[in-house]
Amino acid sequence: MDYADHAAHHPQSFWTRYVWSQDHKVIAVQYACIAIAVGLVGLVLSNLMRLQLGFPGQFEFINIERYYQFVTMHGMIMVIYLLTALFLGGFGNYMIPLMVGARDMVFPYLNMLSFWVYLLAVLVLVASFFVPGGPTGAGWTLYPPQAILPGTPGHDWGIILMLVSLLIFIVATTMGGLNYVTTVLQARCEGMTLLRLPLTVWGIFVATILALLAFPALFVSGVMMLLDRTLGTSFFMPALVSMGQVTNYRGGSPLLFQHLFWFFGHPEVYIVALPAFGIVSDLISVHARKSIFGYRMMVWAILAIGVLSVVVWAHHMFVSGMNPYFGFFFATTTLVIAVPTAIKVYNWLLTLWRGDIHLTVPMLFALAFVSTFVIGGLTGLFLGNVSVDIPLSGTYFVVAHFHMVMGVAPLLVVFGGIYHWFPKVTGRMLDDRIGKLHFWVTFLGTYAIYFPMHYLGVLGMPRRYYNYDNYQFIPASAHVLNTFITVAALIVGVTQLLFIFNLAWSAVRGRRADANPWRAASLEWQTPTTPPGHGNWGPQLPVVYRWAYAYSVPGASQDFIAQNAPPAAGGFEPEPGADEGPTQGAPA
Ligand code: HEM
Ligand code: HEM
Ligand SMILES: [Cu+2]
Repeated sequence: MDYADHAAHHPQSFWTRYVWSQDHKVIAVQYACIAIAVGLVGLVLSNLMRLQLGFPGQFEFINIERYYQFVTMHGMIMVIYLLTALFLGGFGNYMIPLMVGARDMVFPYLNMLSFWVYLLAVLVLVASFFVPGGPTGAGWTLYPPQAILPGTPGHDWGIILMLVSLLIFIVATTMGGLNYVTTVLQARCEGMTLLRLPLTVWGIFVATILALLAFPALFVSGVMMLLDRTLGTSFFMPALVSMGQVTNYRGGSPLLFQHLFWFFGHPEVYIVALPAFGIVSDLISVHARKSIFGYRMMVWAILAIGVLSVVVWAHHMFVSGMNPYFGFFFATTTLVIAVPTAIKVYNWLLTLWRGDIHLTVPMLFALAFVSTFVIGGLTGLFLGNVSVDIPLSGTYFVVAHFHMVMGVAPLLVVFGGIYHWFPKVTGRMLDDRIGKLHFWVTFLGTYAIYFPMHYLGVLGMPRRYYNYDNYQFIPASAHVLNTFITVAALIVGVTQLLFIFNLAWSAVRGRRADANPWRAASLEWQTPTTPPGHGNWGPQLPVVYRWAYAYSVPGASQDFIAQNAPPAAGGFEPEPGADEGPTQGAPA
């Protein structure tokens, strides 16, 4: 399709341009705004839980039922509706066409539908706060039989809306995902080989494939649980007595649900982590003015992690009474993932090594990611060993592990990515001083919140408890720590409002940005206008001559060479097998 066709393919009134838009950039911003809005709900819920844990009983409206509803909604919102939607629908939508040199996604109409269906999923989810009985309190893992039995908060309407919302979300993700995969495979501009794609695209690409493979497991288990709940089938329900009543269920398997859930749930954590890996690689390379160390190894590591992540799910079920040989198998596969993951960490460090490190706000967030991710990954290694996991499972050690590695770390990348690409999206810079304040409070606050949680976990403090008074094995010092954690969490929570303010204020009043303020080499910064217009590239699609990491090339006139600069500028990717030193590049 040529440029004229593209610009003319649908009329450009206010409504079609900003609301029913088929432009990937507008859809990305729509996705991001909704994800951030619902993420704020998740944040408020977390602070409410912390209020109860830090000051037990002092806030009467946080009763036991509500506490469980908060835990559940917080977990689900953060994992699915914030992080998954933001990385794929937000970053994926914005970056893929610009980074691969395409005018738009391959199926723009489907892309638009994906956003509106996602919005519907969010509305159904939020609606569950307002139905009789409130949202479900089953925990984000939604384990049956308790998820649908009386006694669990929200067992009447809440669980139904939760399942329906998840099903709708999966439809939206599938529509988006087909687009992202097809666009990466089919719409790359001339010269953009797969091994010239920025790692951001690789991360999002593999994460999307994982999503397309893993979400169906959640979809079918959601449908089956919905049938169990509404029609009285017994897919997951054994014969049991509930509240003194013999139920009509018989013969179903709760363990089957656990397998299906984690067959989705574990890849899900990498659906969030892989885009973060990709983005952070690019941030580090740009802000350290160095080519990424071991590009090919990084791509292989992303692929290897993607493949391995579908054969480790039962490490979440070590305490479910499985055959010890299975435990052995899943412990082994789980620990093997540490190898490609560690390769990535080493390569980030080697990229930084002797780089010209600019401590810009995006770079600070990227470095913070490496730090929190390493800490969270290390505790994962403990949990991956069956014999260590059994006493720690179900304690705050696990809560600390997954908040470090999946809560905080990817969120830091989200922040870094937004500070980095905001000028591309809006043509204005985010305020630097607010950014630094936001960074330091969030980063240090993270450690203040989660470090003590590891210790509480080792003490044996169980997760998903409303109250820890009157347990003899929990010493008084734990209560002091809980109060401390709560205060830190409140401070971090409030600080996020600074970030929201920065987004809103800078979008209107921020300093005007150059077209390429970070002097980055990748294609998204080389558009003829900033922010890019409809169709991205003007009349002529770009032609790519080199990889996205031509920084500090000796003899070059600038310290970066854009991917689409004419071949005479040099800075080509290293030959396969060549030593990928920092200054490698073919002679001009
Ligand atoms: C080498 C790396 C890792 C290992 C060995 C590992 C291992 C484990 C194990 C064994 C558990 C189960 C603990 C239990 O419930 O008893 C667990 C929980 C969890 N992990 Fe990891 N993990 C690793 C990395 C990650 C990463 C990168 C993420 C996300 C980005 C992640 C997210 C989670 C989540 C969300 C849970 C808890 C889910 C829940 O029960 O609510 N983990 N991890
Ligand atoms: C300031 C930030 C945050 C705070 C203070 C916080 C706090 C909490 C608390 C207190 C719990 C419940 C512990 C329990 O009773 O078992 C929890 C659970 C959880 N959080 Fe967070 N959280 C934060 C951010 C995040 C983020 C960004 C994620 C994204 C992945 C996340 C994912 C989860 C999950 C999956 C659960 C488990 C829910 C369940 O057990 O069903 N949290 N969080
Ligand atoms: Cu896992």
